[in-house]
Amino acid sequence: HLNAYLHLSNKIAQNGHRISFLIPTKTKSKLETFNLYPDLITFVPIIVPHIDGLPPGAETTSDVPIHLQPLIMTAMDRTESDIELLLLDLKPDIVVFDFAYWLPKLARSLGIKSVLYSTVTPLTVYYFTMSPAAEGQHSGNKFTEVDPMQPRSGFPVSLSIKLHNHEAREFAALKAMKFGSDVIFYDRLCASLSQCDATGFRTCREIEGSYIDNLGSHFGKPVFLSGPIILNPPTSTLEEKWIKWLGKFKARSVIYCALGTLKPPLGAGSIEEALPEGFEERVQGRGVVHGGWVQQLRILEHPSIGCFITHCGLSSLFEGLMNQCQLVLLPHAGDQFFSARIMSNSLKVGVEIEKGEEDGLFTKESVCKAVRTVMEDDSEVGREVKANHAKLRDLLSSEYLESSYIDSFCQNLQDLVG
Ligand SMILES: C[C@@H]1O[C@H](OP(=O)(O)OP(=O)(O)OC[C@H]2O[C@@H](n3ccc(=O)[nH]c3=O)[C@H](O)[C@@H]2O)[C@H](O)[C@H](O)[C@H]1O
Repeated sequence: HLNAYLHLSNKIAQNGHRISFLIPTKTKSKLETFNLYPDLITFVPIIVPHIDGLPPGAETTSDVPIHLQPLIMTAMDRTESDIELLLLDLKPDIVVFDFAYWLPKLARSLGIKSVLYSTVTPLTVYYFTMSPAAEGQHSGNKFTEVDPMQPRSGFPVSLSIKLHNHEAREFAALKAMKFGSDVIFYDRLCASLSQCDATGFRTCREIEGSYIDNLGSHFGKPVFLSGPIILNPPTSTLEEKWIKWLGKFKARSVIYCALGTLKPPLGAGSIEEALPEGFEERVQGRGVVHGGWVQQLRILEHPSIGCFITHCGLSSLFEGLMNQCQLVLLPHAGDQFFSARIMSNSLKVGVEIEKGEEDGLFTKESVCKAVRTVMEDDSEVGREVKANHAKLRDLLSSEYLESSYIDSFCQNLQDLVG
């Protein structure tokens, strides 16, 4: 979220606006290099209070394993009074936020507009905020195990966007999960949505399709699209060790698999610990596992990379779309399921790894099948995916597309303030 918000801030600053970027104190140093307009974007440090159960000094979800994320939300909620003092001092025209569900009410009390800017596909927010009543549930506010993932009548989402049973179950559980301060995820998001003045999304009509035009009436709020906001590769060149390793392979022959900023597998101190016995020896010279941070933007643009297996985090997806490598999709959670469906079923620019309908498990055979489908020359689907991907890449990389979305996003913000 912080990455996506800083990318947005850079684009808004490019249009001449001044931004105060509220960020936890220690996390500030991790993002400073991505601040392209330090004269317009000011990092404002926020002290995140300690909550029992959190490791000392934990500030963001990247500091904790996934099961402690709700405590990070609780800590964020405890900054409300500090944020109020800051808003009184900074006097912004607009506050852009996402999980701080108390913020729109606070902003309104200070005469400030608020925009809920989502870093996930709008389809996720649509399904996430479908109330049990809207889903035709007769059991009050309880989300059934498998939400009927049919869109509400009159909402033109093609049925190609459908969750598998295990995904719908997980999605229903996530909606009902207490996600900080004893507030369930569903209520947190609905409160933000109902009280903000407008919504914003990091996407474009060319990816989402025509349903996006119906969202405003569904949410009862204006919907501003910022475009995908794809980063230009950083000035740093690819590390020597990766240049050397990738240089051994012929063009478009290497498969790069990365699952975002996810953590090591539960129960393992590192990814290396979780590898099968003798795995690294078996792949010696042909494959490598790296548990740290890599320069993903630089790796994706390397000529040896022929295939990108991604968990479908929106940033990684957009980065994959901007490069020549074929896309194999392995969504893990929440919004990633919807993004994977849009890419595989609607846009047909990638192939999903088949998983068990009920248990969601996948096998090395299903990974291999998806990779062969996109990589083998005689694969009809591979050729179709490659052609669709190339068309979308050309569209997304047009200077006009990006500037038209961000210009209208900034204009919408200005009109909101009046
Ligand atoms: C909203 C939330 O975004 C999350 O995104 P996450 O951070 O997992 O992945 P990306 O969006 O690909 O973002 C990851 C970003 O880190 C970069 N990167 C990652 C690993 C590495 O070694 N090197 C890198 O440069 C990568 O290039 C991308 O820009 C989840 O989807 C979650 O489901 C969603 O709700």
